Amino acid sequence: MSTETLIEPPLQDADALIADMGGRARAAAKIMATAPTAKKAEGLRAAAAQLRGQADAILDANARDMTAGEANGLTSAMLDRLRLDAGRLGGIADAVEAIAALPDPVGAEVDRAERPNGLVLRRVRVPLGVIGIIYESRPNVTADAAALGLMSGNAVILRGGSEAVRSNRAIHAALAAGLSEAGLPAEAVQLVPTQDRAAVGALLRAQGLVDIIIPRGGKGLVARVQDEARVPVLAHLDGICHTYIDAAADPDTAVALAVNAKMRRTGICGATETILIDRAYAAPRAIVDALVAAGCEVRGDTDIAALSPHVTPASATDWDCEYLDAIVSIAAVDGVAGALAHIDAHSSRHTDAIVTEDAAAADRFLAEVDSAIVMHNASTQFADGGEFGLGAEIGIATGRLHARGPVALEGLTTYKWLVHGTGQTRP
Ligand SMILES: NC(=O)C1=CN([C@@H]2O[C@H](COP(=O)(O)OP(=O)(O)OC[C@H]3O[C@@H](n4cnc5c(N)ncnc54)[C@H](OP(=O)(O)O)[C@@H]3O)[C@@H](O)[C@H]2O)C=CC1
Ligand SMILES: N[C@@H](CCC(=O)OP(=O)(O)O)C(=O)O
Repeated sequence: MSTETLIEPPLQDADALIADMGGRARAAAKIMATAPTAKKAEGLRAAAAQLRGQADAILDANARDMTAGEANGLTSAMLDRLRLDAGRLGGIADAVEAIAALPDPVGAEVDRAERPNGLVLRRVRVPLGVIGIIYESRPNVTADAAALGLMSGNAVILRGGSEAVRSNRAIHAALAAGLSEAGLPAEAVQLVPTQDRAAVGALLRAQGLVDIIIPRGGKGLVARVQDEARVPVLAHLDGICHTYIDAAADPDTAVALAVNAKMRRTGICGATETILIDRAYAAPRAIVDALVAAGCEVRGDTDIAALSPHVTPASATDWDCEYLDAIVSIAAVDGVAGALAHIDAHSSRHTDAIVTEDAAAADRFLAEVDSAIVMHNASTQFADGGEFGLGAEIGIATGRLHARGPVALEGLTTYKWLVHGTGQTRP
């Protein structure tokens, strides 16, 4: 199969490229920050119409990405994330319109207080400014991230995965055309014009030009961000998620949640990768059997391997592995304390869950697990902005600061204090 070569301008100076983009984004961010809600919504609706109007060009670009991806041996899961068709593209345009209809967080009052001297203090939401987003090869993220960023009054600089480069360029062209048509600056949504990873490094270093970076990806990206970031980071990183089956778990619930948390969609960051089973739980074999019957490869410690000939021995690296596939590691632990110790050592702080009918065990787990999302008797696959009622998500924040868990419009804002006086002077 022949694949076309991707033509890119040679990257001479990554820092100069990002400085230029950042300067233009900052100017656009000033306009977006005070754009009325109706204007931003008009821009997004125009962008959605452009996505529909330019469907042929976008689908053609995506077909070229798919051809290259197949030739390069992408897995079926990656190809599925990359692939667009008329229905999926329609869904992307629908999502942009849905974001346009969400309540505008900008200007919303977070709280208000009146001091004894009569000063009125208000905290109101304001945009973050210029947001750089580095994300995987999934073209819908280009539109979702842009729409969320713009509706919350920001400018965005997008750097998508290389396998989706043609699709992203076509989608970006439609979004920019929509903004211009509505009289908003097209520079408020920019796509890094090169896949050279030097530009990622420059984005991570762009202090003063970029206000925050959202890296959305796995281990390679994590390492680079940890080494190089000088700009504040809202990390949306890997999901090594756990489901702990407590001694007091209802057996039917335990089987249903273990299978759903692992197998509903194995490739998403909220999929459970490790199941922990209390040594005092009565029916561990049923969990293993249900996973095997669902087509899952089970890797277990010695206790779990003794339960079934279908279990292969887990190695030390399994407990830190994000399979994103139909593979699970299972360990036996001693009660909630054992689960907490394992999670503390191996969780990526994305989402962890306990299955139990014991309220005290659940309370302890919810209080002591330090992850962005902690669940009781629910599947970790619910880690999703849509499922949380936020309308959409830019992803799941896995760090500890600013925003945790699903990030949508509110998570893309900060606040400022507005102080209203009547001439008070400080004694
Ligand atoms: N928490 C969340 O919300 C989400 C997390 N994820 C996580 O993402 C991962 C799956 O996506 P995957 O495609 O593997 O992600 P990758 O981490 O491979 O790629 C994501 C982006 O990061 C870039 N990148 C990766 N490594 C480097 C590097 N060393 N230097 C510069 N840029 C880099 C990629 O660029 P390039 O194209 O050049 O490879 C791509 O744009 C999983 O770990 C999953 O959990 C996914 C979605 C949401
Ligand atoms: N939160 C989203 C999944 C986000 C995600 O993991 O994306 P990806 O890894 O690109 O498939 C969901 O639950 O559908």
